[in-house]
Amino acid sequence: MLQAQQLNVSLGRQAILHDVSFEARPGEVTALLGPNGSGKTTLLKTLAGLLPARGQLQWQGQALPLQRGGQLHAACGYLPQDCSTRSRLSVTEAVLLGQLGALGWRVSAEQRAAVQQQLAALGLGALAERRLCELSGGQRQMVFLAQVLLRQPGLLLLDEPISALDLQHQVQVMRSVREQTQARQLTCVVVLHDLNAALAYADRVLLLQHGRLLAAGPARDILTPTLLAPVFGVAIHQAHTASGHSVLCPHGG
Ligand SMILES: Nc1ncnc2c1ncn2[C@@H]1O[C@H](COP(=O)(O)OP(=O)(O)OP(=O)(O)O)[C@@H](O)[C@H]1O
Repeated sequence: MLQAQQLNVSLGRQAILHDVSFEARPGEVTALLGPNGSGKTTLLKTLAGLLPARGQLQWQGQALPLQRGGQLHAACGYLPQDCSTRSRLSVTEAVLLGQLGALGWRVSAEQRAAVQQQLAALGLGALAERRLCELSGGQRQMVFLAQVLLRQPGLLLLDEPISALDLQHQVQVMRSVREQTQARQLTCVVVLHDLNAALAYADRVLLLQHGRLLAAGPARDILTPTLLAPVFGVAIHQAHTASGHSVLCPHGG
């Protein structure tokens, strides 16, 4: 379990996060939502250990250092929003780096199979021999996600993993994240802009506005027109599909 208490973050002279407190549980996908500039990336980087903060952060009951920032916490697999690179590594080589601690001069058949399996789960099998620098931005981010997942971190922090993806890959990525979160009892916090993806794949939701946590709780309780409309500044309508699923759409859309 990840427990954040009274997190406060300033960047330059600007206070960005104000007294953010919440819990994220193992086996659950926690979606972090909010308008542009509300502080989602800042919060995720703080949880990862990359930004200095005031407050308290505990992972599995142990305090994580917050004051300095700059170094990724060991338990954590972090996928940034921007995965640009000039690396000429192949996709397979890049994903294998997820097993860096176990890699020797020879790569075992099991290690190769694990890479192939991870790539297949994200619909990336056909890219295995391509070079990272020759991929699209969305493809590259998925390759880094495969690398992060292969590490099997206890704490998975993903910054907008589906914003640049087509519909098929959005589904594959979110399904895979959810399946692996449940199967390995990972604690997963994922920044999303798509409210319906949160509705479909998140167990819990954190809603940020102007650097403050406005609401936190089960996805179906938070993802309501009443709570969301004032935060995003548009009227939102909730509809139900023939199969009984709930969808959120801008009013009149
Ligand atoms: N290095 C920085 N120095 C000063 N202010 C910053 C810095 N980085 C971000 N900010 C400010 O912090 C606020 C939160 O930014 P952040 O990137 O966390 O928002 P976000 O919710 O992830 O936005 P988006 O949805 O657009 O990615 C914004 O007002 C932004 O301008």
